[in-house]
This record gives sequence, C-alpha cells and structure tokens, in this order.
Amino acid sequence: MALPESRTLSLIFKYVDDHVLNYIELLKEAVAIKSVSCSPHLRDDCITMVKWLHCKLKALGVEAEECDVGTQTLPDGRPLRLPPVILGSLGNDPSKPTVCIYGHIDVQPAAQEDGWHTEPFNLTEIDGKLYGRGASDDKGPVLCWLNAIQAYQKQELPIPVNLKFVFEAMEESGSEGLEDLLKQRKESFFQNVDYVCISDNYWLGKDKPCLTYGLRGLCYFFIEVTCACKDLHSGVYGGTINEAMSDMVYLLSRLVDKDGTILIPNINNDVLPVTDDERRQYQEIDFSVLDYKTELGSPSLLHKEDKTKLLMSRWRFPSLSVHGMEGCFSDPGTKTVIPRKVIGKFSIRIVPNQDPIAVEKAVVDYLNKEWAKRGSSNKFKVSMVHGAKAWVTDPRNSNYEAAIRATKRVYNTEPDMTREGGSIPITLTFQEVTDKSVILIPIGACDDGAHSQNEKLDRRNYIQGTKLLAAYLYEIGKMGK
Ligand SMILES: NCC(=O)N[C@@H](Cc1c[nH]cn1)C(=O)O
Ligand SMILES: [Zn+2]
Ligand SMILES: [Zn+2]
Repeated sequence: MALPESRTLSLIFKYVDDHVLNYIELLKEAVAIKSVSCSPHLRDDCITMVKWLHCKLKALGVEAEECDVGTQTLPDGRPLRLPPVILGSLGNDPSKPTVCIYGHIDVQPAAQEDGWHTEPFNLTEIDGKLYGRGASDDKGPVLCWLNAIQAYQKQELPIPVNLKFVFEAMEESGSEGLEDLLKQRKESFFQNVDYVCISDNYWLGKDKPCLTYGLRGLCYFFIEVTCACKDLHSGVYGGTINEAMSDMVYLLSRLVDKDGTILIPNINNDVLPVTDDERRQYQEIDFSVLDYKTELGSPSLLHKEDKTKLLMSRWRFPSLSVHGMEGCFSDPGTKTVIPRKVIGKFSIRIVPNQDPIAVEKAVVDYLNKEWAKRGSSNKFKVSMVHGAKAWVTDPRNSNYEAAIRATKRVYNTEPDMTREGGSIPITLTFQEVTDKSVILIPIGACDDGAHSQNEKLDRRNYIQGTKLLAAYLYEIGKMGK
C-alpha cells in the first residue's frame, strides 16, 4: 500500500540522516581506488573501480552487465583495453516511468606534491568537508544514487520508478567507446527510458542548489614537435639545432591573446548571436562576481568584472586553454637538457551550433600556416584527440518540474536554472538515443575544486544530495507513466 507522500519522504530522509557515517565510509572506499583514466599505468585501477561498483549495484539487486567497449590507441600507437561500461536495470514495472541514470567513476590525476593538504586518494574530513580526488567529480554523486536506492529498500518502500544505470570509467578522457555502445543499445536497453538524469556538475554558488540545462563541448588537441633522436646536453649541442621547445612555445603563443580572444581565424563562425531574451535571462541570475574572483585568487578577471559577460564567457562562448606539455622538464632544479620531442596540449570548449569537425579543420589549417611561417626544419604534427559537441535543452518539461519540486522539498528553495562551461561528452548522445528529456542535477558546490588541488564535497551536499535524488525519483514516480 502506498504511504501518504509526506510519510514516504520523511522515512527516507530519516534513514539517510541515520546512515551518514556509512555513506562516508563508502565514499572513502571509492576514493581509495586510483581510477585515473588518462594514465595508462592506472588502467587496472579503472577496471577495479568498475568491478567495485558492479558489486555494490548487485548488492542492491541491480542486474548489471560489464560491457566490453574494446581498446583505445595510445598516442605512441600502443593499444590499451578500455574499462568496461556498466549497464544495469532495477525494476520492470510497466505502470512506472523509467529513469536512466548516468555517472562516471574515473577521475583526473592527483598528487599530494601538487599542493594537496591531504593525501588525494584517502578521503579525509575536515570541518565538514570531505577531501579526496573524485569526492565531487563524480564518485560522490554516483554514490548518492546508490544511497538513495538503499534507503528506499531498507525502509521497505517501493522504488517509485524503474531504473536504468550507465556508469563508465573513461569520462575524463573523452568517454571512448561509450557513444557506440549507447547507439548499439538504442532499441534494446534504452527502449523504454522516459527520463535521463545526470549528476556530474556543480552549483553556481556555495549555498543555493541549481538545475542545469546546458554544457559546452570539448575539442582536445595535441601538437607534436620533434628535433632529435634523443635528449641533448644544451652545453654540448645548444646553438646547433632548432629546438623543439622553442618551436612549441612559439606555436602555443599563437593560440590565444591576453584578453582571452582565440586567434584562430573562422573559429567563431558558427557561434549563435546573443538574443535580447538571453541577455535578460543572464541579468537575472543570482551570481557574485566578487565571490568568484575571491575563490579563484586571481588578481583580475577578463571582461571588466561584468556578471553577464563573465557568465556568457563560461557558458555560451568558446574558450581556449593551454594545459601542458609532455616530454619537457618540469621538476624543481636546473636540468640543462634539450628535449628531443615535446607534445603540447590544448583544448577548446565549444558551444551550441559549433561542430567539432569544423573546429578541427580551422585549428589544423591555422597551425599548419603558423608552422610554415616559423620556417623550422623540425618534424611537426597536430591532431584532435577527441571532439564532443555542446548540449543545450529547453528545461520547460516534466523532468525539470519534478527536480524543482524535489529541490524545494530538500533545500526549501527554488533552484537556479544554469548552464555550465564544462563538458560531459555523452549528454547529447543520451538525448539522441532516448529522444527524451535529459536533466543535470548537481550535488556539489561551486568551490569543490573538481580537477584541482584539494577537491572536496561538503558533507552537507553529500547527505542532502542523497535526499535530493531520492526525492527526485519520488517526484518522477508521482507523475506516473
Ligand atoms: N564533470 C565533467 C567533466 O569534468 N568533464 C570533463 C570532460 C573531459 C573530456 N575530455 C577530458 N575531459 C571536462 O573537462 O569538462
Ligand atoms: Zn565529471
Ligand atoms: Zn571531471
């Protein structure tokens, strides 16, 4: 028999409040697995992470399959097995709607010597903040789903929806293999999906929850310059060859100017003009430029610290970032070597209506011209290692309405409606294979430091986030089939 609605959620919320320490222990176990997807030597840990999650899902009664998605080819040509993707199902009641949940359990690299105050793979609580790589991006939010489901089960309450799960361990490296798998399973696994929900982004501020209806896409490039067959002593050989690093520094300096303007011709050709309506929407968003600036510790921001320009630069215009270089000296000390080969890495966050193929062409044409201008005798190669489109949707539908009601139940406030500058490459594919509404419900706060030193998830966000996802399932269930 169905319980009155206030009773159902109060039982769930009570269970959650009573099991905080168990949830923290679970997150600690997950964080301890070094599932860094971009580090080939940690690929076994990514696979261990998948198996760990599979085991936890099984314990909840989820029927889950580890799908082999093949191998990736490393930049040096070696093949490397991709971690399997988990596809799972729980419940098959034709009278209930079906929600498909996506999350990722791989993480960005982290090392204490980069400036972490705690060991990054040992979840450590300090003043209500759970520090650890992946705590917020995205192991914590993935575990919020598991905690929410367990709360229904332990309180012997029916889960209000059927669930489908897609969990991968390659999101931080372009979700290799996943798009093909989703397309192959369009008519089978995804056939009855009514709603898609992803928790893999952050609030706009520290205190107010939000729901997200747009993401930027990502085109990631490698530039390779080779000047010799081995590293060379700069005293013995310096002055006699064109050095790869000098060529690289020249090329990287030709990508973006100090005002953030991308110097690649035609790159903005397909960016849609800002409408008056859009401008009005941005002006209404509750966002403090000063808090943002303080959090970053940056002496000055681009765009004269104007809120609308700042948010548009994050969410609806492209940006180019230079990330680093493989092959060169970066340790403390004064090594005097000429590197034989360096690989420069940069990416462009792209926006709706931009196509990764067109972006790739603009970048490759431009860098080939710049290379010709440089007139170096070295070997040069530029390639796009992955490209993903942006995603934006109209949030006026029942998926978002359910999430708004759930947010009010847990946080007692109306959520902000946001877009985000980051990318979850597979979001658009979910929309395409299900032809249903996709929503992003962030769990963590703006200062969680995803990808950065001292990543954390506030204990409050982890616990209230568990309640939020439980309440979202409840609200979706109420809408019926
Ligand atoms: N939380 C989402 C996220 O961090 N996504 C990555 C995606 C990505 C793709 N290639 C490398 N990373 C992001 O950087 O936005
Ligand atoms: Zn993520
Ligand atoms: Zn990430």
